[in-house]
Amino acid sequence: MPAPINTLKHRLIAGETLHGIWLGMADPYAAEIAASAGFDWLLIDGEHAPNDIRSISAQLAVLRGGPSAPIVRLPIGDPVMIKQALDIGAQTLLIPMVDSAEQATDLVRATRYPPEGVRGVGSALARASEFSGIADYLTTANEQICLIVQVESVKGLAALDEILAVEGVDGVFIGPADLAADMGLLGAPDHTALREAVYEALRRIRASGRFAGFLATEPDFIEGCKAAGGNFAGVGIDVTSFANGLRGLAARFGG
Ligand SMILES: O=C(O)C(=O)C[C@H](O)[C@@H](O)CO
Repeated sequence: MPAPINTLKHRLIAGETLHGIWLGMADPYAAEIAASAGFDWLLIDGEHAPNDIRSISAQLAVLRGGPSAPIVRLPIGDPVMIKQALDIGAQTLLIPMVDSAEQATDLVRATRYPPEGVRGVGSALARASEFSGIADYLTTANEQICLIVQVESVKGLAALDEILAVEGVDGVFIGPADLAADMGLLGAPDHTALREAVYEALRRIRASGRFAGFLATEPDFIEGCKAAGGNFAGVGIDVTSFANGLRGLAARFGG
């Protein structure tokens, strides 16, 4: 019995446009509610949300086997954190702040068992192997891992072609907020220079044969990113939807 097929990975690589949102509530009940919405994927954010390995594991558990594929974003591209995330059952990882092909190469190796990589072997007690229930997990896991690296700096954009050439990088995500900050456009996702830089990067990523990701909440920016080839389409954030929904009610009915 092999490792679970990562259908999200194969659909994105095939060029399908798949929509999803960020999960920042760091709570399995909120993740379960998000899963009822019908998105193709849900990203459990371990970078900017108060998540830890336990809360990420609990959210993976409630999303398991559901209609929305889970993705885990780690706070940093650390091999130890990658090992833990894969062992609790994540098959698709988003790693922020990747600026070079060397970083990308190290990240690929951290997600693969030897000889392709250096992922530590602990599947005997891991959800990833169904707690040793998947007899062939060790020899079939590598193929089902989906690695998405975030390019979100001027330096990263300059190295984009080299990053795209790294075998094992399945997709590249352009982080508009951090890229804007690094371009001197902090807090200005609607700035023309930022948007053009994002669109150009998305076009280059798709031209390379990888899938291209983005996160935008403004409808015109979402459509612009999709028109540029963005097919790993982040279109919302649970926290801001929740907060803005309550603020709207309070404005209408509040004391
Ligand atoms: O830089 C970005 O944009 C992202 O990586 C997404 C942000 O981290 C997310 O928190 C929305 O601002």
